[in-house]
Amino acid sequence: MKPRQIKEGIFWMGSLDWDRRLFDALIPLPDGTTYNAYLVHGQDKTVLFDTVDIPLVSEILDQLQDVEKIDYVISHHAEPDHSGGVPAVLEKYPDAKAICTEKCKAMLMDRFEIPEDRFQTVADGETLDLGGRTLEFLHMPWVHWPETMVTWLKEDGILFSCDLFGSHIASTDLFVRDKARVFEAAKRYYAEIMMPFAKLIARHLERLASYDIQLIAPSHGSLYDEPAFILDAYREWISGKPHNLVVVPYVSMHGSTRMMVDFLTDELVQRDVGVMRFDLSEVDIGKLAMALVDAATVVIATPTVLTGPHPKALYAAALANLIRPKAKYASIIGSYGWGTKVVDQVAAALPNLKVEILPPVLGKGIPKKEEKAALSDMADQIAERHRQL
Ligand SMILES: Cc1cc2nc3c(=O)[nH]c(=O)nc-3n(C[C@H](O)[C@H](O)[C@H](O)COP(=O)(O)O)c2cc1C
Repeated sequence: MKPRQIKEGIFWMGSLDWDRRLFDALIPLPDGTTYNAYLVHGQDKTVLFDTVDIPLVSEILDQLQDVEKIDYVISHHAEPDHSGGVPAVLEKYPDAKAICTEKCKAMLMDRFEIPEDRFQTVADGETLDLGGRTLEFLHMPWVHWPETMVTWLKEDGILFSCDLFGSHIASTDLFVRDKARVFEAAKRYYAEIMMPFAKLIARHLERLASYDIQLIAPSHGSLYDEPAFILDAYREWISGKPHNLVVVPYVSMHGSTRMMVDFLTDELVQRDVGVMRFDLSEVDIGKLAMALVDAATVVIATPTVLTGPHPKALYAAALANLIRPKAKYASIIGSYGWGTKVVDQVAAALPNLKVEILPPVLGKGIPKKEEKAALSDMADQIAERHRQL
């Protein structure tokens, strides 16, 4: 794709990766993704913000064909989906410097063996005059690695936000137009990438509140020319109270655990509690992660396999533990045959969750009177707690 003008002297570059279906060998990409780079001309200096992923570097080199001089390539984040083209850009422009944080420099040297003299590191709050355009570098660790920064372009009111506010979506909309679609993609991105660092991001958002942002230009997905759309969404995802919602990741080999899930679902619905269920045998983990942004309670449902939980249930527990949702309550239900250590093993997989564990319900074979009574009791307890949210 050819460069696209955002405004006088400022261009989108980068790649649309329409067919990519997996990120980090883990995260499903139902809508592909983009790697956004940006070219900004000042009267004196020209800068390139970030590049593209390694397999697509030739695209950005094509886009730079007619650009005679680049003074700086700004590397907000060392992850190769943005920094993949930095070595090639430095090679094409032998006088250019890579601007980044100290930590990012070390990571880029480790990953790409870029010589140290090609770097110019910047402190938090440091500025760079391009001639009529001023950049301010804002260190924002953990959005999404410890070395990450964003850049504020003062005169134009543009925040180059790197992964912050990103969305994995390959779209020809330069600016967000289909808000419903972008909301879903940005929430999925938040859930998978940003939620583990929600508390730190809340502080970054406070800092950004003093900037009069006109446009947010992230490294993935369309640009936000109505920044309030994504800023408000982030505030809600981070600080909004948990919803009256139970997320039930479940797996069942022969149907017994599933019968428990069905029964519990009914009991919760009768008490006006929302339920989202995810069959872990064929789950889109992005959808599960999105549900975890909002849920007040997580109930993991698993049969016993070789004394412990089914490996897919353990995987869901590990995932929930990694992304640190704001859920306040959790429990475990499931069926077994003769003996089980499911509860201890699932609970041990959730150390990051600051949750009250409600009494688990395990039963032999299909759920009978006793297990059904216990599941009704669980629904009572959840409904009561959700009323206090
Ligand atoms: C591979 C395999 C291993 C199992 N290991 C255990 C076990 O260690 N302890 C136990 O109590 N039941 C064990 N079971 C029995 C199941 O937990 C039991 O049949 C349960 O009701 C299955 O639930 P489901 O119908 O939801 O799949 C095992 C079953 C299978 C297929």
